[in-house]
Amino acid sequence: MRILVTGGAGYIGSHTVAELVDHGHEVTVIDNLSQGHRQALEPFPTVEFYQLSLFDEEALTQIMREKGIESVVHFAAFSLVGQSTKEPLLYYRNNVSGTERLLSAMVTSGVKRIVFSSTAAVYGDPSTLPIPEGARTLPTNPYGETKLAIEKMLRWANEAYAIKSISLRYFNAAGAHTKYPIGEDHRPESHLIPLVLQTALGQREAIHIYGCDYPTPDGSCVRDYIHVMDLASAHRLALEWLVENSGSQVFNLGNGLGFSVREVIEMAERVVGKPIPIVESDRRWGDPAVLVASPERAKLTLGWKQEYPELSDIIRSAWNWHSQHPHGYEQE
Ligand SMILES: NC(=O)c1ccc[n+]([C@@H]2O[C@H](COP(=O)([O-])OP(=O)(O)OC[C@H]3O[C@@H](n4cnc5c(N)ncnc54)[C@H](O)[C@@H]3O)[C@@H](O)[C@H]2O)c1
Ligand SMILES: O=c1ccn([C@@H]2O[C@H](COP(=O)(O)OP(=O)(O)O[C@H]3O[C@H](CO)[C@@H](O)[C@H](O)[C@H]3O)[C@@H](O)[C@H]2O)c(=O)[nH]1
Repeated sequence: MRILVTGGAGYIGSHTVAELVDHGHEVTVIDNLSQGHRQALEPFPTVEFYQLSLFDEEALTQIMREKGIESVVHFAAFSLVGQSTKEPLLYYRNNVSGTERLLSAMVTSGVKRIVFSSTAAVYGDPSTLPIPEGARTLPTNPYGETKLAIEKMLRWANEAYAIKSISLRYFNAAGAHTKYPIGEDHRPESHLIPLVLQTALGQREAIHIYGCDYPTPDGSCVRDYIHVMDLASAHRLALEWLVENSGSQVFNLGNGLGFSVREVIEMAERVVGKPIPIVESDRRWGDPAVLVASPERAKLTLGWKQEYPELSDIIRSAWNWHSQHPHGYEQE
């Protein structure tokens, strides 16, 4: 299949590019490198890269036509929850308006399939656990609102233009590739596992535990960590499913298992073989106590199966990346 990946130089995007290339697909990437890294695509010489924004609708249309693009995988977005509460319009512009441009280019060039990066943040404080796709969606921050707005835009694009879509609601993406030298390098980094491992490397004095008084067994927040390579395989399966099926679908992607912040730190200590200093801090605004997915729909419908469900394997793969690339992509 000829596939356009937006945001393919980013963390989850580059791992998905690896999965698609390994399965014989022809991949074109557009990324404005506002966050991503050109080096993340170096292991994939067959991939064509364009440094381009979602807002360049004309260039997008031209690429889709010239390359004969059949499907789009759409990662390009801003995704810092905290920043989104301070600069909501920036998030509406980049995420919602940017997606409108992408969809308009698809309409003009006749591309009929899209897989979209949604998020567990669309649920807000969950009404049931584990969370099924049919649960109430009530985001607690502008980031989640923009992703929910895009899911709705995709439903209408299906009705009006017969653009078929799958929105994948990821829980906590983590880990790094086990074959290619690619991994997580967000700047600034806000995610728990890379911050814990940077602390283990001595780059940070301590890892702050945001909130120790949550109604959870050890008082810290519980999350569902999913290996980035398992996310990547779900995208490939979603693309394949859309060839045979129609409509606008939504799937959770998580392991269905929760780990507390303290449990993640303890597991990281075991993986790296040394203690990691902690500081007990105040809650981070907007964090729900527990987020755990019910991933059954993706398993039953797409035939998705995780290859790396164990937290120890997820953290070990991340540790391999961080210890071998202590400055991320910067040194390469
Ligand atoms: N990391 C997670 O745990 C997580 C969880 C749920 C959902 N998501 C979603 O998954 C997607 C990928 O996340 P990630 O962690 O890989 O983020 P990332 O920042 O590493 O990747 C996003 C990429 O999009 C590019 N980009 C942003 N705006 C663009 C624009 N206007 N035009 C072109 N390129 C643009 C960035 O340069 C970056 O390379 C995002 O949409 C994010 O919201 C991530
Ligand atoms: O230094 C830190 C960083 C994080 N945490 C906690 O660790 C947990 C995980 O945090 P983080 O890695 O920042 O992920 P989330 O805030 O859970 O958000 C991720 O997962 C969401 C879906 O679950 C996605 O919507 C987001 O895009 C993605 O960043 C949370 O309870 C945080 O409070 C700490 O205690 N200390």
